[in-house]
Amino acid sequence: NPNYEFAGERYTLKDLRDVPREHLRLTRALGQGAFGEVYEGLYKMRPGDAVEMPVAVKTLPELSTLQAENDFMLEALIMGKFNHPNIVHLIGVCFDKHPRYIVLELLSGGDLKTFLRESRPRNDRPSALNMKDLLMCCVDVAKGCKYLEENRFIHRDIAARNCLLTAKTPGRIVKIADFGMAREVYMSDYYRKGGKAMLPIKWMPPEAFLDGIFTTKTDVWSYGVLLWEVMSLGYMPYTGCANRNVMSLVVSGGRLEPPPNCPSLVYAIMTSCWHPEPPQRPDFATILEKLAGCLQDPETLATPLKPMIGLTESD
Ligand SMILES: CN1CCN(c2ccc(C(=O)Nc3n[nH]c4c3C=[N+](C(=O)[C@H](O)c3ccccc3)C4)cc2)CC1
Repeated sequence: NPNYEFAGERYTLKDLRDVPREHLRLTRALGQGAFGEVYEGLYKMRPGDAVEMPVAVKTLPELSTLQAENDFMLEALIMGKFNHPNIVHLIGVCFDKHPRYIVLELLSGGDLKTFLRESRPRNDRPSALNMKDLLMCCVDVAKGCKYLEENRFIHRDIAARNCLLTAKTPGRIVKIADFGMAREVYMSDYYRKGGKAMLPIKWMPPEAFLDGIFTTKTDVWSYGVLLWEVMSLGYMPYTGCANRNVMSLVVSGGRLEPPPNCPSLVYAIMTSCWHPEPPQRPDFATILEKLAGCLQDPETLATPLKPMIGLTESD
């Protein structure tokens, strides 16, 4: 079975807490994960307990390939090693028989991209969010990324779709919650799924999609695109542009335009993340310092949110 190294130590499945299946109750489907359904559930921590802890349960369909089994276990191993408030917490696994479960912290607010799209100002309702709310979301993700950077872990798929919120209401915390692409790199290459179709091209820097070079500066570039996603309230980057056109645009120096009303201080962070030379891109500690600067700038905070006009809903 797979083993894996994190922060200089090697881990195998025996290091993960085993959750007895009979202490778990799946209550409702939350959405379709990369493998199978993700459910909300209740977990009785100690048999005698009256209270049950709400959890999220990722399931692996019974009819899965050996590779999918491996991927699933690897994802659990990866998540099991992290311990940070902005990274979804692994509670344990049920791997004794099918269907296999990964039991995770429940985040009830759904994913960041959906949240942003739902929060766009409508004429009947000025936006429920202000600039501070958006910047706080960006700070949360940057803190999670800084932890990964400190542990020399490359995520490879930082994007709003892969982040979850504890709640939609103020006081919400954003967490990095999907490690599917990071898992890829632990798969043996010849199983790598197909060609470019599987790669999040619009979130990748040139050295990644041209030469397959992934470093922590890859995640910095992707984080810059996540900043753009947040400030545009959940639009698809390079709206309407096909992946191959994005690749040639970016290689020739083209970049995303600032979203409407995006404060210049915030756009400056994005463009610094998109420097053509990876070493010239900031690290996440620097990004957090710059975000703190934005949060202390009255002009930035006072910027009203305005949706992009003229784009269809699908963008
Ligand atoms: C009106 N709205 C409708 C949507 N709704 C939701 C929609 C989805 C969720 C949800 O999936 N929550 C999760 N908590 N923990 C994990 C989750 C997913 N996980 C996974 O690992 C998933 O693979 C994953 C990872 C990243 C992003 C999405 C899915 C771990 C919660 C509320 C709130 C109310």
